[in-house]
Amino acid sequence: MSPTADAPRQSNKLAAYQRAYGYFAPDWPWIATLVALIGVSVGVGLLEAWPLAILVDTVLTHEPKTGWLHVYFLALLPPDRPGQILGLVIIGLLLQVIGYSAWMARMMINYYLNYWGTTRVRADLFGKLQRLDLGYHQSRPQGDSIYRLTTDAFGPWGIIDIIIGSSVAAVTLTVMTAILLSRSPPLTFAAYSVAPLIVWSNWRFGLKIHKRALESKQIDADLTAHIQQAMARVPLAQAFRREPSEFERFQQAVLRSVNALLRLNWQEQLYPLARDLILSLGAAIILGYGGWLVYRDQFLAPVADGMTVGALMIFMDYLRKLWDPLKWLAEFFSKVRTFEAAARRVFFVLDTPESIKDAPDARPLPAAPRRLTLDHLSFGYLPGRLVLNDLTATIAPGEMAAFVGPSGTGKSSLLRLMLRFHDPLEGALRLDGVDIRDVRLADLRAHFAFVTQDAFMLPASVAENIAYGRPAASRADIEEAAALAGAAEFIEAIPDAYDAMLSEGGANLSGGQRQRLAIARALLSEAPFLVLDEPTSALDPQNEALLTETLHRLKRRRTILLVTHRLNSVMECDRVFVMDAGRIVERGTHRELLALNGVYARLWRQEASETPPEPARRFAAGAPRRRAKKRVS
Ligand SMILES: Nc1ncnc2c1ncn2[C@@H]1O[C@H](COP(=O)(O)OP(=O)(O)OP(=O)(O)O)[C@@H](O)[C@H]1O
Repeated sequence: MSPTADAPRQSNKLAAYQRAYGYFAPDWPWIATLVALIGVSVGVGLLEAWPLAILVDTVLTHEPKTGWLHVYFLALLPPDRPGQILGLVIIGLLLQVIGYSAWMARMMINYYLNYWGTTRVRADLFGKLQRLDLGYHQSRPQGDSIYRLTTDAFGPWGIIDIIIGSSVAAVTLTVMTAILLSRSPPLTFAAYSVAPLIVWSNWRFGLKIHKRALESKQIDADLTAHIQQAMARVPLAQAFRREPSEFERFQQAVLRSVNALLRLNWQEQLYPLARDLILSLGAAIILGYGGWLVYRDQFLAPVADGMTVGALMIFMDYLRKLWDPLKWLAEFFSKVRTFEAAARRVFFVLDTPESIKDAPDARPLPAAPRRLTLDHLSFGYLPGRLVLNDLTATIAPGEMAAFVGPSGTGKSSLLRLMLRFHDPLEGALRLDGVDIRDVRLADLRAHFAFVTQDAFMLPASVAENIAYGRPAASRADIEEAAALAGAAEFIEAIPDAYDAMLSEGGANLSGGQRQRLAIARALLSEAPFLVLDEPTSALDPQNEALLTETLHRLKRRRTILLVTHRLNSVMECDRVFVMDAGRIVERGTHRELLALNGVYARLWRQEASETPPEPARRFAAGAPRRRAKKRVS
């Protein structure tokens, strides 16, 4: 997903900023405290230079100054000079302590606001990503979502932080400017003589940095996705000796990221360089001009209210402090744009319409055995290419039905429609006559226990993996489900048995073991429909027979929907639907279909001829032997 592709749903700037603030609004008392503390910091900053200036201009001189701040400070001090010196030292120290304390408190509140607000952003984003349909997730790399969750989620706080910082900078700048003007208007105007240059550099670099930041963000997201995919296919690369080309692709992805970062860093370095050069020029002007004013008013042609050394000290200190707010304001656009871009990537996902969700008047439908109907069902992933074409079928509660047929004919897609991972283009799927789109999504999905082809495993214990769909299940129920799925024997043989930890994706199990755990997980669930997509593809003949036997035992207690290439596991099914090119071309029992002598009979003969001889028949007498592995399409 490129950032430009995110553009169509972007709203205006103000709305984006308001939305960003919404995540931090619950913590408004902390925001108010933060602003108050910033006020304290600014005040302390303004007063910091005064003890020294008063020491020079009022205490250590025969002609004390009479300005209101001088008078105010002196009122706090004892009348004798040593006492005044000590008093000024203590005031200076106190100002430092207050300044540092306020700074520390500000930082902690800043972290607090950032982390909690960003947690809210992430919670929203994660929830949304969980609700978005398979179509969304399949249309972009996983790394993209990971990047939005881990990095872009900080965008909203970035915006608020920059706005608070820049507002404070604006206030500070105003107060300082007023004080500087009261000291010496010509010197203050000299300070601002470089302002047009600052505005220009801000405009020039702000745009460039924004562009480069977007580019780099996207390339980084691509890199994350690339690494994730490359790690997933390490065994494939090793098996086909493609490590060098994988490495080459990785290097190219890293190179793209490095180049994009360097382009960004170059602009980021050029910008402060230009800005500091401009401000240094301003400082040089002020230093020369201010020095000359002191020389003129104190030595060349002394005047009572002229520039003093103490005033120049304050001027120089303020001038140094003036740079910071100027920098904040100068960087405002470039920084806020970067955070805005990140926040918009988050908002883009949050605004993505959920195509699969509860209808406004969705009705509850408690999980119970129900009649499943395919009512002239058509579906396709791409426009103009139907994967399922006008399917019509009815499966009664407690029946065991199978969908068989060549690879790529849409069997798995049909199962995905039952759980509403996608919605049909035409026709409907019905439970007891109710269109499943009119049923609450959670209720609908509670009807189905799904065993997918990839038998997904969590990095958790064996027992937790089996109980994923029913976390409160007792150990006895878990063990019973494992026994029914033919998994008990291998589980008990591994150290720690049901408490053994599985590695990521169940990599420390064989494919068949993973499949049996996935079946146990489905069996443990109380869903009235058991939906199995190629459940025996990784099982040995013994476990295949065991599973088939288990399914037959569950018949009548649950409705079983089976997608398989193994025709010997559908022999006892009440109904077998034979699919070809997205259509149901034959239907009936195993015997009826053999008698038809059509597609099913051909597949049956083909399976029998491909099966290597084995000494004994397994579960079903007369069944052809299984093939060693699932057909490769
Ligand atoms: N996410 C997707 N986007 C686009 N096309 C898809 C997608 N998933 C599947 N298809 C296509 O839909 C068709 C049916 O796929 P499906 O997985 O449903 O077939 P199947 O009969 O279950 O195959 P198999 O027996 O090999 O598992 C195939 O042509 C496949 O390429």
